[in-house]
Amino acid sequence: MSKLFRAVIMGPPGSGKGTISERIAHNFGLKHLSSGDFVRENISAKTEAGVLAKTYIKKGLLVPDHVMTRLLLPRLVEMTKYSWLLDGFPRTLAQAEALNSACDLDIAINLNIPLETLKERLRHRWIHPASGRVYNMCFNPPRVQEIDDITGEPLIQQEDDRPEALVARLRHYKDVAKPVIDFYKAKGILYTYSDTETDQIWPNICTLLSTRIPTIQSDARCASTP
Ligand SMILES: Nc1ccn([C@H]2C[C@H](O)[C@@H](COP(=O)(O)OP(=O)(O)OP(=O)(O)O)O2)c(=O)n1
Ligand SMILES: Nc1nc2c(ncn2[C@@H]2O[C@H](COP(=O)(O)OP(=O)(O)O)[C@@H](O)[C@H]2O)c(=O)[nH]1
Repeated sequence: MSKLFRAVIMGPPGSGKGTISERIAHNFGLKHLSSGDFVRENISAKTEAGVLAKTYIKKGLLVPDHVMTRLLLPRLVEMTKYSWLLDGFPRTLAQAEALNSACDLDIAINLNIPLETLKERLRHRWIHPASGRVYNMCFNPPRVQEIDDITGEPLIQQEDDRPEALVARLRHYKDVAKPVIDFYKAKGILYTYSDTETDQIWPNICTLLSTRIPTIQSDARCASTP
């Protein structure tokens, strides 16, 4: 069996974690594990961790480390046979340390996108709340305006994607992410990408992964479209 591959993807809200994760999952056959989706599933299923998580998210707060870790690490245990990419976790140093004691990561992708670009993207971000599917009215619009392509259900815009909310979210992100970035830098597995366009970043990530995941043929994979 080929070696399993484990990666995390980090970046501020709107940096393209979800978009790039989907492309990586599609092109390299990794499982895309979205911590936000896990949180939402636990909230819907009313698990103990989900009920607790909801009390924080309702107030616009991050879920405390011990709750996030309790929610997430068991899911990784279920994934021992698969290669995966974790999106949205770790957000704090404590989460990075918990993850580090559970498994060895191959790479940490860090997206570094200018504030103005983030604001602009999130202004146009529309979400299908039930599935977490993400659209952008300029970059990847739905076929019918404000309607999910797959289910035909309405799309929504999130309160905290408003530009006023973003500045506070971003400040908070920078504070908590810095030690995580330093942690992965010290381990020698950090890969930072800075640009205003996902389509510019994507070929570089694709090239990196092509050298690190040799079992899958690369060929035409690094084109911009998934
Ligand atoms: N490590 C994590 C991951 C998630 N959450 C919580 C807070 C988020 O509000 C919610 C949903 O997570 P998402 O990653 O889907 O959502 P965001 O909107 O925060 O992230 P982004 O805008 O970066 O996609 O789960 C958390 O507290 N800690
Ligand atoms: N204009 C533009 N929008 C993008 C680009 N990349 C991603 N998006 C959109 O920007 C928003 C944020 O991307 P998303 O992947 O949700 O970022 P995340 O918050 O880091 O997971 C979404 O609406 C995406 O469709 C890009 O290169 N240009």
